[in-house]
Amino acid sequence: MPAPHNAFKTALADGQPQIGCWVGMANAYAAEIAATAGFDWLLVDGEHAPNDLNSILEQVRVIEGSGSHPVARLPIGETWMIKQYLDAGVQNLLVPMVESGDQATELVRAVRYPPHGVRGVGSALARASRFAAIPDYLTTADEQICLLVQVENLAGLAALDDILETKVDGVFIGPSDLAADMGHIGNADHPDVVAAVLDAIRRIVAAGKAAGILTLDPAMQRTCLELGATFVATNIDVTLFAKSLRNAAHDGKSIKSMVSPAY
Ligand SMILES: O=C(O)C(=O)C[C@H](O)[C@@H](O)CO
Repeated sequence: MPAPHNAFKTALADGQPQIGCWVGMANAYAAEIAATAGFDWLLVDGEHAPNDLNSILEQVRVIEGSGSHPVARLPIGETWMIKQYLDAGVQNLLVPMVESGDQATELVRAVRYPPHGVRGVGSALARASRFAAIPDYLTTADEQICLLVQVENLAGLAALDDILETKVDGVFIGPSDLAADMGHIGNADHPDVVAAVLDAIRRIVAAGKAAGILTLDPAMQRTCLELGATFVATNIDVTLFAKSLRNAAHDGKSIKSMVSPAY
């Protein structure tokens, strides 16, 4: 019995667009609610949300049981951390702040067992192998891991061709951090940032890799999909929740202001 089939990786390899959502509530109950929404993938954010490996794992578990594919973002691309995420059963990794071909190559080695990589062997006690219930996990796991790296600053853009020559499965362009590094912090819509993002998307697609982005702008979402991006996140749970509550509070207070007090 081989390692669990990674349908998300297959969809990206087949060029099937996948619409996703950022999940940053750092809570399995909230992740389970997100998993009922119908997104193709859900990004459990270990970089900017208050998550640790245990909370990431709990959210991945509840998402796995839904029609959405879980993708976990690490705080940073460290080999030891990647080993823990993979042993916990995470199959889709997003690694932030990748700035060179060498860094990408090391990340590829981190998600593969020897002789093709350096992933430590701990499948005997790993959820990934279903606690050794999958007898040939060690020889089938590599193929089912999807490694997505983030290019989100000028150094990463300069090294994009080198990164695309490695065996990463896809490259995600981070507009917020790229805007900041380009001198337009908080303004991912700046024309220079948009141009750099779209050029990178074109280059990623031309290299035969999956291209991804998070953008809340429907026009940008459409443009990226038209350019061939295949993992496009269109919203953020925290943003949706916060805005909904603020609107509800405003609406409630508006009603209050229209009512003369009875006492
Ligand atoms: O740089 C970006 O944009 C991303 O990597 C996404 C952000 O980290 C996400 O938190 C939304 O701002």
